[in-house]
Parts: sequence; C-alpha cells; structure tokens
Amino acid sequence: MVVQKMSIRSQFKMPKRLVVKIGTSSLIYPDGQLNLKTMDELAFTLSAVQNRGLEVVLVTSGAIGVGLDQMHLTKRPVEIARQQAIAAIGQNELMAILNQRFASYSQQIGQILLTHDVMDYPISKKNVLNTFEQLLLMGAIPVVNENDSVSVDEMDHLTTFGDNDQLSALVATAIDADLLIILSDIDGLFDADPHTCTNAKTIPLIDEITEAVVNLAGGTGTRFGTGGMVTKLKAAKRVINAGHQMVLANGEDPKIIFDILAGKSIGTLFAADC
Ligand SMILES: Nc1ncnc2c1ncn2[C@@H]1O[C@H](COP(=O)(O)OP(=O)(O)O)[C@@H](O)[C@H]1O
Ligand SMILES: N[C@@H](CCC(=O)OP(=O)(O)O)C(=O)O
Repeated sequence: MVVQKMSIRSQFKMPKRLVVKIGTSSLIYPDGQLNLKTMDELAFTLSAVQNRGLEVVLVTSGAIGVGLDQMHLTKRPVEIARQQAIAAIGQNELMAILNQRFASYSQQIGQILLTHDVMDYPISKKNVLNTFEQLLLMGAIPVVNENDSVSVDEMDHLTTFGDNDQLSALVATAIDADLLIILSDIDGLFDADPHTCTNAKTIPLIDEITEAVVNLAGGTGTRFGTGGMVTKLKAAKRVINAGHQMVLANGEDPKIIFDILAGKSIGTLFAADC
C-alpha cells in the first residue's frame, strides 16, 4: 500500500480567530434526512479547537433543510413566505440539536441571527459586534444564521435571501477573523463543476479572484444548497480583499478542520500573495 504524505502549505497562517461556515449540503443527506453524524463531529471539532485557545464562530445553514424534514416535505416550496415559515420551524430544531451536541462537549453556544445589511447601519453593526466580542470573551461559540423571516430581496435589503456564504465572509471580515473555512459537499474549487464534468480537478491555491476563476463557478449541485460556487467565490473575494485567508473544503467529516489548521494542503486555499 502506498501511503501518501500530505504536503504542508507554506502560505498558510495559523489563525487566532476562526469562522467556520457549513452548508446545507453537508448537514442534510440527499434524501432529506438530517446528517446527525456531521452535526456531532462539527460540535466535537469546534469545541476541541475552542478548548485549545482559538476563538471560534460557526455560521450554519440548514434551517430550511431541517424545517422540510420536520414538516415531512420533500421539496423546497417556491413561495418565499413558505420558505421563511419553514426556516422558522427548522431553525429551532437545528439549534436544539446543535445545543445538545455542543453541551455534550461542555461547550456553550449563543445564537446570532443576522441580515446582510445589519453591517451597513453603524448602530446595529456596533451592537452585533459587541455581542460577538462578549460571547467570545465568555468562551462561547457564536452560532450564526441568516434571519430568514426578515431577509428579502427587495427595496432596502441589499442581498438575496439565502446566501450564508457571503454572510460568513461578512461576519469574518467584520470581526477581523484571520481565517474563514467554508465546508461544503465538494473537496474544493474544481476547474469545472465536478457533478457535471468527471475529469474535473481541485485547485489547491487561488491568490486572486480573476474573471477566469469566476468563470469556473457553477450553481448548486443539490436540492437543498442555494448558492453553489458563485457565492463561495464572492465570499473568497471579500476575505482576500480584507487581507485574510479562506479555505474551501469537504464538510463530510468536520474533523478535517484539524488538518486544515495544521496547514495540510486540503481543499482550496484562497490567499493573496504576500
Ligand atoms: N467549479 C466548481 N467547483 C466545485 N463545485 C462547483 C463548481 N461549480 C459548481 N459547483 C457546485 O457547487 C456545489 C456546492 O455549493 P452548494 O450546493 O450551494 O453547497 P452548500 O450547501 O455547501 O453551500 C457543489 O456540489 C458543485 O455542484
Ligand atoms: N438561511 C438558510 C441558508 C441559506 C444558504 O445560504 O444555504 P447554503 O447554500 O446551504 O449555505 C437556511 O438556514 O436554510
């Protein structure tokens, strides 16, 4: 048997403050069942990382996916109000499961529901940042999702409903996190959509989001995911512009975070050339 030694990234900087975003496609199986294994491993890994002295924030999707399961629905409804109602049901259950899993590792969590435009208003931004700082000071892990029942794509709301990739980048840059890890159902950024192109290969390092890079991105590959690669690249651009790093990796086993933090060459690292 040939054991391949994974190479260590020379560009990777060990973070002090980490944001991890996990997508619906990692939390819900393709048949709509909840992926309790991943949820448990996520709680274990983040608790262990926090326990070793890193400040950790979790941005989690899954409210709609969990809500569909709760309501025994197989399809996401088209009507926005129905999606919002299902998210309201699912968010409760999602937090109940996460709370229980984190509690089993003696890790306190605190829920923060955000809309993308919160950071545009100085007073709401200050209040939100104060909440993050206090939770982190208390050793708690802030658990963030979009406030789905008030997020709509119209008038004074500036972004589309349901984009936690960009929300995670917004949070990461606002709280000055050194690293954003986006966990999805794919191993990284591929040179073509891996679900439609069998020869597609992962790209280990991207130092700039050029037009050519943007052109590699397709939409979501699952019934439950929303943004696909397009929103992940927008997130990467925001993080790179703020002088920080982002890693996109497969969230099937969140213990992969230990290897990412050890600098191993896993997934795609987005980092500007120093
Ligand atoms: N160039 C690409 N490289 C990797 N994945 C891609 C690419 N273009 C499109 N995708 C799709 O993006 C999907 C991940 O996004 P999404 O389904 O929204 O997941 P999540 O729920 O984790 O946000 C992949 O499963 C894949 O089908
Ligand atoms: N706020 C929505 C998530 C929207 C979203 O961005 O989903 P995903 O593409 O799976 O990260 C929910 O919790 O279902």
